Amino acid sequence: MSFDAWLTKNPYIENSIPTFTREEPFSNLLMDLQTKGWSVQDDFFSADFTQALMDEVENIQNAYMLQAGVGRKQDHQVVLDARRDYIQWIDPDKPIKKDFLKMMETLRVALNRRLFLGLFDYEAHFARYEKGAFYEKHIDAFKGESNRILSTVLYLNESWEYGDGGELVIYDEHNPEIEVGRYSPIKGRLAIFLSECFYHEVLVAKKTRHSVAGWFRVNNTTGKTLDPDQ
Ligand SMILES: O=C(O)CCC(=O)C(=O)O
Ligand SMILES: [Fe+2]
Repeated sequence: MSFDAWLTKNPYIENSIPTFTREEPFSNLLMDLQTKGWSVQDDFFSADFTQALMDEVENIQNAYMLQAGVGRKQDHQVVLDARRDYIQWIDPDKPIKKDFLKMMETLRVALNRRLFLGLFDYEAHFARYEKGAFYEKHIDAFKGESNRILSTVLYLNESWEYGDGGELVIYDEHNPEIEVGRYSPIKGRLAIFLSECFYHEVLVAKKTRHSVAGWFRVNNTTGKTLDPDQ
């Protein structure tokens, strides 16, 4: 199925908000992933769709979010020196969240067809960086230790000026001292990169910054041991 076909079909959109606008960002994304392992695309989703996600996250109070930690379930710690964002995992309990997960599911299938990545599922959370928050240089997955394959970050911020900080900085795959890209978290921008390969960081935000961070994963379930999620 071509991208156009699933774009026009949109069989399961609960909000009836058109989700994708054009094919170009998708082909660029594929090309980038094939050639360099990361990609940043603007207007990947329609403006209305992105706005609906923003409306959702903006209305969650900090008290209903988690202070994000470092590490997974067993060794989950809130390390405030490393990161200072609030998160809320996305469950399909509201139409816009359901639609987001379904669109990412569609993207998962398309990526598997085109790039043979064997992606099994997707997990994602809203993130809020209040003024002064950051996420120090890190990698989302260590080789062989995690099932996270492809990281995604969708930015939701309407007006983000130069000087507002909060940029995503991506470092070179082979030399993590070298910066290869720096991107403001502007509405509709989607960053995708191979989770095991790219160190990245979020510079100090000078005002509240919203995003949806997510991970396409492979299934590492063996025998009776269920792979832990989130
Ligand atoms: O928000 C971003 O730009 C990146 C967030 C991030 O690196 C993460 O949540 O692991
Ligand atoms: Fe990250």
